[in-house]
Amino acid sequence: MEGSHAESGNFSSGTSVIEVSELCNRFGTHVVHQNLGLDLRQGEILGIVGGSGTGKTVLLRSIVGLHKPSSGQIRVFGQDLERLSARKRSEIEQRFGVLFQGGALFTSLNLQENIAVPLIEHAGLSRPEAEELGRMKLALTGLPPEAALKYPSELSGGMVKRAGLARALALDPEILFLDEPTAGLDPIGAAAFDRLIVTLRDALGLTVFLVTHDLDTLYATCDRVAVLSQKRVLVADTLATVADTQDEWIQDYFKGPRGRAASYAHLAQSKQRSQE
Ligand SMILES: Nc1ncnc2c1ncn2[C@@H]1O[C@H](COP(=O)(O)OP(=O)(O)OP(=O)(O)O)[C@@H](O)[C@H]1O
Repeated sequence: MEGSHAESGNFSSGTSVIEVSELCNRFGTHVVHQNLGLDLRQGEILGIVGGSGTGKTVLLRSIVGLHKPSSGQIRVFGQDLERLSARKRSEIEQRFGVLFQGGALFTSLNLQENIAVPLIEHAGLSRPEAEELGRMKLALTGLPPEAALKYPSELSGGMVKRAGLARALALDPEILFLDEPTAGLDPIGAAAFDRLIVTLRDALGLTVFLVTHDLDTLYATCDRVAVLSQKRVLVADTLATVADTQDEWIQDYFKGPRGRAASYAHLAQSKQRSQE
């Protein structure tokens, strides 16, 4: 199989910025994670895949501090989140940018106001400064200047995603968490968004934790892929290695019709790039 984006030369330095070990999450008697281990390496784009309900979003929420795990350890930038004071934890969480499914924008605020909110709250900027910076973040995600004064209801799905991304980038995060960023986008919009993620990672030196079902996104963006199955991370490696792992879900996912189509499309694009 043709290699992933990793083999184009954009790979991480190897230092772990997040280390999850023996993570357990249960809701009543429903065990979602049991002794889950995973690391996120500086500079990489790590894709998180798995069947519906395997706990991808719960894992993301556990790391960013929106869900308290039942047990286990999460170290971020070498620090155990559980042992930190609320103030230190909040400092670390400000080094995260999160794009939730649906964009999670305030519907009553226009885009520049939406992005100004975290800048006023956490960076202490005045409203005009925050809105000015908001317009710059919107431009960074490829939105035209006139989008700044639009309300979320006036935007296409792709523009909402870009605006959500601009807000996630408001505080210049080091780690970007994306929960199904291309869900609901048409294939052209999704491909453009994939390119944007890679461009931003390269330009801003971000590390990206990317939950997705989208095989094309995996091929276009990810250095490594982690598969959630059987309540844990079954394998976390390059796409080529993961796709060859002997596991029923993995084989259905990567070698089924959609997986093969994504792989062939990636192969064709790689060939075209090498001829240019
Ligand atoms: N607050 C909660 N209370 C009870 N159960 C929950 C809660 N949050 C998540 N769950 C359950 O945990 C499991 C994992 O949910 P999660 O949303 O992380 O799955 P996922 O892998 O992201 O799924 P999908 O791919 O469908 O988005 C699901 O069975 C879900 O119902």
